[in-house]
Amino acid sequence: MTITIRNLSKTFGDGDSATTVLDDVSFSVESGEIFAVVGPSGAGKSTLARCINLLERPTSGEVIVNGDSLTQLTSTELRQARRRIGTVFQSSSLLSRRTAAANVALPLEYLGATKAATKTRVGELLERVGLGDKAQKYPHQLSGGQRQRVGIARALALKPSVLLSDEATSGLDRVATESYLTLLDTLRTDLDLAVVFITHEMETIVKVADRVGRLDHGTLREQGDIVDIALDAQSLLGAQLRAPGRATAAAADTVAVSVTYGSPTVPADWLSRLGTELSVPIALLGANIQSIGGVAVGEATLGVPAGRLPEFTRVAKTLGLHSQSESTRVDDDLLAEVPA
Ligand SMILES: Nc1ncnc2c1ncn2[C@@H]1O[C@H](COP(=O)(O)OP(=O)(O)OP(=O)(O)O)[C@@H](O)[C@H]1O
Repeated sequence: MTITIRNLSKTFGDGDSATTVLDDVSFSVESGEIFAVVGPSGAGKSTLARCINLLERPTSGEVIVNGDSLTQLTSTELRQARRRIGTVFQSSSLLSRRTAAANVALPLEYLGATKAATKTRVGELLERVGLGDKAQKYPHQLSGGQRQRVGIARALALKPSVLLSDEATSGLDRVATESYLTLLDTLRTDLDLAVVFITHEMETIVKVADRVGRLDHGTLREQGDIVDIALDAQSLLGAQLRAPGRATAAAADTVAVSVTYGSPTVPADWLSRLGTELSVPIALLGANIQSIGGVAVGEATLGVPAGRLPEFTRVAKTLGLHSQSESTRVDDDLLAEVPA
């Protein structure tokens, strides 16, 4: 276990003006693993990030890295211990008057590393993030994606065991986001990093996260393996991960039915199998099928002839699909009443 957040709470102010922004948040991230914390604006993500890297003192609870509780340390000890957590901030916050190399060198300079050692290490780090040729460029001469890569190099300068990515892809375009995520994925394996990936962008977590937690008004409401959550028809976070968009309307004599992948073994040709087995035309009204952790997950909205709904539900279940019509709930509970 590399980082454990245990019963972490944060309240700003006191008395009548007290606001609890984080309430009893707990999770752990192993080395080599990416844990995503996702939540809407105001959920407490920035506060959580600042409590994890101890820029902010939690009101209660612990941040434990490699078995040591950082929240128990004195300010002097904390300065040392903070090195174990590298942070990539939103839009990187590089110093504009320093070159890429000088920005990456900053933590090493604070540490009192020699000039020669700093130069070697900075060279290695910029190579590692694919910016070996940009060492002498200033932030304004780099793209947003390149600045974030400099941010990663700087976060890794002191060889942390935990990397905290705080809304690091906000404001990046699709290509830059993709390359940031690919780099993160490579680095966590190569450097055996425990990664805490904080974001409001659902589409980024499906690409890199192993496990995910949903932060809602300061509380971590659900957390677990991303594939398990994406396959869970009852999970709110699962529904957000599968988000199919707005479906087209069902024809007059059909019922709109939402089907959700509920098993890792749903066959790719399930739609044609359903049509063949029931000998009825099934309309596809909307769908989002994607690969999460190598498993096909998703939701689709289908138009099913009204009288065939119970049969449809039974066959869908044999294929690993949960189904639910717009007006009636026809998943597992009701299925018990459908004759096989
Ligand atoms: N220093 C503070 N004093 C009082 N309240 C605060 C303080 N910092 C944050 N908050 C409140 O805590 C809540 C969560 O804020 P936070 O910035 O952590 O959320 P967030 O999920 O990161 O949102 P966003 O994505 O919009 O930044 C907000 O209601 C905010 O007003």
